[in-house]
Amino acid sequence: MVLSAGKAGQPLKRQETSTHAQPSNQKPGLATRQAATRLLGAVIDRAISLDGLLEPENGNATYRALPPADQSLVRAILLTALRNLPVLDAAIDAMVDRKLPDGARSLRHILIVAATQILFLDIPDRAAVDLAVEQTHADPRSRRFANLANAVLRRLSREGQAVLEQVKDQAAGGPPWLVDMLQSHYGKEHARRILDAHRFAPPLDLTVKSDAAGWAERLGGIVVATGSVRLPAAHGAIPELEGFDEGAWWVQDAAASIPARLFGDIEGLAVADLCAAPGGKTAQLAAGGGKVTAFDLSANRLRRLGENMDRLGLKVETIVGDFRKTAGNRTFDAVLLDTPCSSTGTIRRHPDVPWTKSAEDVAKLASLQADLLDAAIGLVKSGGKLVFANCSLDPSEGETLMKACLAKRDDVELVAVDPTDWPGLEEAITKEGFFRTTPAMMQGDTPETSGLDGFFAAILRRR
Ligand SMILES: C[S@@+](CC[C@H](N)C(=O)[O-])C[C@H]1O[C@@H](n2cnc3c(N)ncnc32)[C@H](O)[C@@H]1O
Repeated sequence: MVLSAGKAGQPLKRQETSTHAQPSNQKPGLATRQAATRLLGAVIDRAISLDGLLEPENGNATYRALPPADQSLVRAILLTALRNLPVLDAAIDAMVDRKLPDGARSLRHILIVAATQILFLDIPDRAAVDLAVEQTHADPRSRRFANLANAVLRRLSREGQAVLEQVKDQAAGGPPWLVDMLQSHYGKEHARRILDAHRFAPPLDLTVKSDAAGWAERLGGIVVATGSVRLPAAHGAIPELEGFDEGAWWVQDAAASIPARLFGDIEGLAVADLCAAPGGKTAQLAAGGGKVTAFDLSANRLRRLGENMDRLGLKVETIVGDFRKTAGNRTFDAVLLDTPCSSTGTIRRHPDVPWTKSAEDVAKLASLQADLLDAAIGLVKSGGKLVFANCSLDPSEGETLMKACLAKRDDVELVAVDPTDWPGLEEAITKEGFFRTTPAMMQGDTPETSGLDGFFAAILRRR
């Protein structure tokens, strides 16, 4: 099986070369579509995270039972479907005279999986239609809609490009909690560009230990404004790229590389990375010469951090547990607090987030972050710096929270980020001196080489 550029500009295309054994009484490819449909329903209707469902060891059993090539197809269908859900829903609605009945959730998921293949993936339409109809027959909740499914999908196959044109205004959409938040904080136009960026797989960004220009040339990439090396979204397997084995670089979105850089020179300083795993920022801090202590609640994630540091040849101290308890009375010259968050800045790579998170989740996370920030300030030496960061686009996890902290505490002051230190990223520095990136910034020639994750970061100095 091969995945490459697809129908409607999406970077996924499958040539049907896989010959995996199927039960003799089942159409080839049916189990794959059934798994994709089931997992799509789990994300949309039950808010279950896609990463969890696709997890190799503990993920969904139906998915794990598939051969690797079919797992890749399920993953491609789901990522593409979730990135384009507003358009797919609108395209399906445009094919029916009356709205699909509310009780037909299962049918809708079957139609979305098929429409994804027809409109965005290079899979023969006929196979997509036949398998979807077969699925409706096999599913007691959808069986009575088999003729409807057949008619809708055949028409979509005939009129696909015209339908896409007709519903293209829906492309920059999403669930109301997300769209409302983006529009009210960023304004309609910037929100539309963020939502539009969410439709595309992000490029692969690498943070290099040194010689970014040399590595960009060797790997066929470019150096972007953060100093990261950027490769297009369609790249080879990461461990096979030159420099991986020797630990010359690590994968890290350009925006995620900003917080650790905000400390400036940390050579020889005592540095705490309080929410460290899997360690992208820990690696930057250690490579910059800091004496780093990496804290993390999760022993598993901290183990991964250890493996990452081993590959990169970097040494850090690791401490498992809640840093609010494990740090004791220690203090540090530099403290990085990269908090757990709603991850709304990473929707390009986690397109399930709009459907698995809610405004209530954001509020709970913002409250946890405020608590973590209060505790983290206590670990900074007088005159030392704290960088607070996370990958949320929601101001309640960033700007609002930081302003409330500054208003409440007189033992810290804001160190405003200086836009002249960040050529090419001036638009990401707010009037207050916070860093605020969104996927609509740092535009390149194509969507697949553009954007960066949504991140908030601010620097505080302890008085
Ligand atoms: C956003 S991730 C950190 C990503 C990491 N900084 C990086 O760049 O690779 C948040 C991490 O915080 C950890 N965490 C959450 N609450 C924590 C706490 N109270 N103490 C220590 N770690 C915590 C989670 O286990 C998770 O690994």
